[in-house]
Amino acid sequence: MIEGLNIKTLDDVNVSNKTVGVRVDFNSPIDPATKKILDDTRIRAHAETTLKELVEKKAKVVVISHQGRKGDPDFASLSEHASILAKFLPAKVKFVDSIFDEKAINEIKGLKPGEVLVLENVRMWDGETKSASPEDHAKTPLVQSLAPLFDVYVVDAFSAAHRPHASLVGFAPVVKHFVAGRVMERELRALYKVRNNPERPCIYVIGGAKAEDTAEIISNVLGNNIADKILTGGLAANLLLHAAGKNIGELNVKILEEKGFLELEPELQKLLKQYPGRIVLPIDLAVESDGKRVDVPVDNVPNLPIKDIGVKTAQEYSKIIKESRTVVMNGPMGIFEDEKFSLGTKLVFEAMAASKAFTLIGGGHTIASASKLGYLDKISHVSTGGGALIEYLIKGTLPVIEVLKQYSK
Ligand SMILES: Nc1ncnc2c1ncn2[C@@H]1O[C@H](COP(=O)(O)OP(=O)(O)OP(=O)(O)O)[C@@H](O)[C@H]1O
Ligand SMILES: O=C(O)[C@H](O)COP(=O)(O)O
Repeated sequence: MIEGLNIKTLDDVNVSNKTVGVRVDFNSPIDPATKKILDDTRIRAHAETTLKELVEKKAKVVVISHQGRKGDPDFASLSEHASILAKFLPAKVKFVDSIFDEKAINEIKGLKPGEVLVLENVRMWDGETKSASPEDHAKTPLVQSLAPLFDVYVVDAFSAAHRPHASLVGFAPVVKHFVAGRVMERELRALYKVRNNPERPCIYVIGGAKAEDTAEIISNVLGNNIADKILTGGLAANLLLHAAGKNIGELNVKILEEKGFLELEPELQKLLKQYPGRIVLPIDLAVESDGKRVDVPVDNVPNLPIKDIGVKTAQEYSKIIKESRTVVMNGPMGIFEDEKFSLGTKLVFEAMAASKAFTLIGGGHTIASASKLGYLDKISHVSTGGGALIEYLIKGTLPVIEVLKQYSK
């Protein structure tokens, strides 16, 4: 049981010799040219925890996941995922190229205790991606065909928990046991603490390239008094600086305009006024000039691309982070992929590693930057969530969490 949320976990059910449906999130980056999986972190995360435990407890395990969306270049079969999974599990792993037809049903019925069957990408069935209530999804052919075969349904896909899709919520009303898996459990324990009862000072660090969520994050996190301060980098910082009336150079304004971020400025101006001193903006920035890094004060930014927070800013952020007790970070401080502009992100990670704080990071690029700069194993909790994590930080819950709370049994 996850305290506070009253959600049942694998500790609350007997899975031995039982047929267990497990909704994981194997959705991974895929090379558009070769169609090969580029990073197997998510597959490994489920394999080494929930799936390994189910195999060891001699469950008959049926794995359900999506990969991409129809029409997108990363929409693909799960056959390669199944082969990768087999490398991480001490079990026979089979794959079937269907989801709930007779072939899939026969494969499920033929499973022996300790064996694993991966079903085809559940989004190959069009009904999967509709957002609906558990009760409505329970009437779909997916749930009607598979639910009678499952003794237990485990939801482990935290990183897809912002999607109230059929395979995520539809089994809840109709199976005997509906519980959270170990990946979901670990995420919920870490996030619940950070969102509801963080040790203070609690600092949020936001950066990266997706400034569309910036206003909503700031207004929720400061409005609900979750964070004491928000440190900013990446495009979010450029946008806030421009909203605050700073001249960041025409070229940088154009980037914000092209992404549609300038529309957020009135809201950001309101927030800057409402929370003085709590939204921390860079005092200097790094621009690229003739292929070199040049640090400039925010009052004197030339018309050159901003690619990182400046060193003085990074030092100031480090000081604040080292004195904090909780740090949540989403989005690198600069274009870390280029070594010259990875310094801001590196100094932030260094301070997180040196602090006594509980540190949490999430987002594909944020994790990639921590890994590239050598700090991944120094972070207290690395979330598997991208969109799900951001929505959780904003709202404090997710559709699938609500269904788990309601139907945990
Ligand atoms: N000043 C900047 N200008 C342009 N791009 C930037 C800047 N600072 C950081 N970035 C880019 O932001 C990207 C990461 O941001 P993003 O918001 O996608 O992070 P994330 O949430 O961790 O990733 P994901 O979307 O994969 O979950 C990096 O590729 C980095 O180069
Ligand atoms: O990677 C993710 O964020 C999840 O797997 C959800 O995928 P989606 O955004 O395609 O629904």
